[in-house]
Amino acid sequence: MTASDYQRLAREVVDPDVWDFIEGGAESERTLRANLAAFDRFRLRPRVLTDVSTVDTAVSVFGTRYRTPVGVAPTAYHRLVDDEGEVATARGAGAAGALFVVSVFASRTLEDIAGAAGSGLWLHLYWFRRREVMAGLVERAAAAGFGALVLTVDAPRIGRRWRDMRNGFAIGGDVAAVNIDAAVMALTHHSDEGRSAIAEHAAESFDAAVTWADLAWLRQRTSLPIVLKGILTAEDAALAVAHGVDGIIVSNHGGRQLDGAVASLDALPEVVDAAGAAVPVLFDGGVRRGTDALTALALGARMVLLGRPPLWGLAAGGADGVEGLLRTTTEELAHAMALAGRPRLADLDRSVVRARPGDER
Ligand SMILES: Cc1cc2nc3c(=O)[nH]c(=O)nc-3n(C[C@H](O)[C@H](O)[C@H](O)COP(=O)(O)O)c2cc1C
Ligand SMILES: CC(C)CC(=O)C(=O)O
Repeated sequence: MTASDYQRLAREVVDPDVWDFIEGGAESERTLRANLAAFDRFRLRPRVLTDVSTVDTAVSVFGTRYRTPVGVAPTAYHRLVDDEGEVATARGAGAAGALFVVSVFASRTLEDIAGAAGSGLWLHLYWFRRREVMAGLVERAAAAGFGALVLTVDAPRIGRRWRDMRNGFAIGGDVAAVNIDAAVMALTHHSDEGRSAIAEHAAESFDAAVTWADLAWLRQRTSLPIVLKGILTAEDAALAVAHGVDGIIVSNHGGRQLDGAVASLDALPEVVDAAGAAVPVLFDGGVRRGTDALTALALGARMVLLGRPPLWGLAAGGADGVEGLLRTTTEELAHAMALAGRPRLADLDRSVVRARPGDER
């Protein structure tokens, strides 16, 4: 019935180290908790007598129409929780009419995922030291019909995720980031207590020297829209627009990077104000129910993406679980829109929300 039901079912079937990898955040997980708590500091202002006999959740981004503004954020290695991995996620997202942002660390090939997709796919990238790896992925994404590139910019290093470090977390079994040269990925399989293998791998392979000026390199290589993921400030939103990016995702990586970073929802208004109408602003971090989605959309997000919940759906029920999770969240959103007296996404603006009494700033 709810995302928390999928979470409970998933926990029963997922290996404990993998569960910690999915659920965990950086260090003391302050930002992870803040992402969830932020929604509770807003209250909704319902309007009445507005004809809500039809509620429409359809939305267009970069010329593609989606049946729902609730999409799937990029998350690595879906085969850790389901044999079919991202192919099942693509089928589930397609059945729900939702955007699926595929992680560069997907455990199925881009071509297999594209073959299973029934709705739009975007490809997420990290900035690798080996630019030929990036160039190759950009070309393959375009050839496979991906609709945009999402460059994640909040991870020059991987956050200190204590759970993964204590577990000596490594990518096990036959799960692998199959879209990247196996030699580049070898470190991710090496388990060592006190260290996270994925963090060690990132330290080796991510380029921490990239700056705004380097975006031109990517721009030259693709005509696909470029979206920056991991923007939390008005300053960076303005720089993103000035550097010609096509979209922004407000995100703190689900509390997995800088512990103590601002809750994603609290960063949304200033980013929307700075980006103006120039580019679509998407949002992720802590969305667990339709009313959360409504709040973020009211604060200016064009779409909201879910990170952990689709993995719960996938673990609990494969493609059907992903579809069920996305449909449930979308139905909850439609329900909330009706009860709030705003039956179209275009009706959602800041008048829908107010600070919870006592929390006014
Ligand atoms: C298991 C897991 C793997 C993730 N992998 C990636 C990734 O490969 N690239 C990326 O940009 N973000 C990654 N993220 C972050 C998500 O895209 C997203 O920002 C975050 O999970 C949103 O918060 P939520 O989980 O509260 O919905 C990952 C998150 C999780 C939980
Ligand atoms: C393999 C990881 C680097 C993927 C990621 O971004 C994450 O776990 O948050």
